[in-house]
Amino acid sequence: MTNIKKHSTGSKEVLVEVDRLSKKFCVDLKTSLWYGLKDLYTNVLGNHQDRVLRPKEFWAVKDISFTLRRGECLGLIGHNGAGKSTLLKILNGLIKPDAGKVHIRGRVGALIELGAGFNPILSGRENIYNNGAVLGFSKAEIDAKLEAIIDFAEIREFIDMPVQHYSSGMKVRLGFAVAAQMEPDVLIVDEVLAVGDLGFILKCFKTIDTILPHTAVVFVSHNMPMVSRICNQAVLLEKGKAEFQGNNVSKAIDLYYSKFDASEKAIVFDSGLITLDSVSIITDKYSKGIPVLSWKDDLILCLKLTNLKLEKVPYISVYIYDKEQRSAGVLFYEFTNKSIAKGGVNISLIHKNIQFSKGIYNMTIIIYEEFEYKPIYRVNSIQSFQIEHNVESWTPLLLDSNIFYENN
Ligand SMILES: Nc1ncnc2c1ncn2[C@@H]1O[C@H](COP(=O)(O)OP(=O)(O)OP(=O)(O)O)[C@@H](O)[C@H]1O
Repeated sequence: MTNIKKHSTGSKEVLVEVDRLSKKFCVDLKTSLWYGLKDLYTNVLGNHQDRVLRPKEFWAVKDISFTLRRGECLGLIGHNGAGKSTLLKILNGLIKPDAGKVHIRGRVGALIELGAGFNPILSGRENIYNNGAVLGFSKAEIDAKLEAIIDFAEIREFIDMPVQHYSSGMKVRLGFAVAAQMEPDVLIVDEVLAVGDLGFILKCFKTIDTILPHTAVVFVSHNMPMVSRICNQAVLLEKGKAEFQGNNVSKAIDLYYSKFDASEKAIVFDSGLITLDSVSIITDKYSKGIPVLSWKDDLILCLKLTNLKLEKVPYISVYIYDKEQRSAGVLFYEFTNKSIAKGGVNISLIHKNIQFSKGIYNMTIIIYEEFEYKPIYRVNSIQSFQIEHNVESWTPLLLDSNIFYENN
């Protein structure tokens, strides 16, 4: 790995080059140590068989290549164990790849593991000096940055306390403050950022926005809105391999979401006063059993309620969630005729011109005896539906905008 001092040859210089990077691990420690010894011996003899998997080995990262320029932010996404942190650790020089090359130009600021890079028995202040020195700053340069780092981390009262006594959030605050305030050319940020509170996360995004024009950022997260917010390219990792990579971040996010199934129906509360017999969405199009609507279609939800043992007609709320389990909307229904036929009732809830963005949504239905009070029945993920649109978007709504005023 090359790590040279900051130089600028224009705003779009390549700062990170990763070429067919691979890293294998072994599932058990004893075998791993044995292979390590064997590898030492064969390496001395100059005989490399790095790309071959031996029993109990697996590829944590396999043939990953990308190029990142100044001003670009790459999002690394994928489910737990996909290889994201391993890739970051290789980029940061913490572990050696088994195959492939990493070429990094400039100063690297990294926030990889909670507390990584900090000496736990030294104070926050001493660690700032240590980290600054590792990044190649002189004492005078660190002196000049110290106040900004402490202010950014908002841990002034605790700056002389040993880092081992910091809370998780305080460690992340200090780690990000050092990584971001030391003018890195390449900033590597792992999921640990999420440990910070919302105020700090918002501050980090503002900082990333500010330094991004001069920096190449590699960002790992499970939080897709965050990825979408700052990344202009993405790699979706699956068992160490790039399943998707490119500038279409929304597409990468869509593929990531498609790996999770939030559609498992669960009755979480049933008082026995009502039975929700059937739920359906009116459409003539289905994909893998899920009703499909086009953007701006009418959403027509039909419910059949039976076994009514209530004095009055209940209230019904239908909560619609996106793949991120963010609430995308609520449909309310209140019967106008309060007297109910004991046998049952069919109702249709209609939402016209649905403007949800492309993706899969699911519904949770709660039936109340009184308005949003005394729930008598609740079923989660009772009905999924898919919205079709040619625009990839991670936001729940894709609003139609009509031109109100046009000035030529
Ligand atoms: N030092 C190690 N020795 C053996 N296996 C390891 C080691 N480090 C990581 N692994 C394995 O490599 C695979 C990739 O792990 P990695 O931490 O890179 O995943 P990740 O995508 O960052 O996951 P998460 O989203 O949970 O943080 C996992 O199967 C993990 O168990």
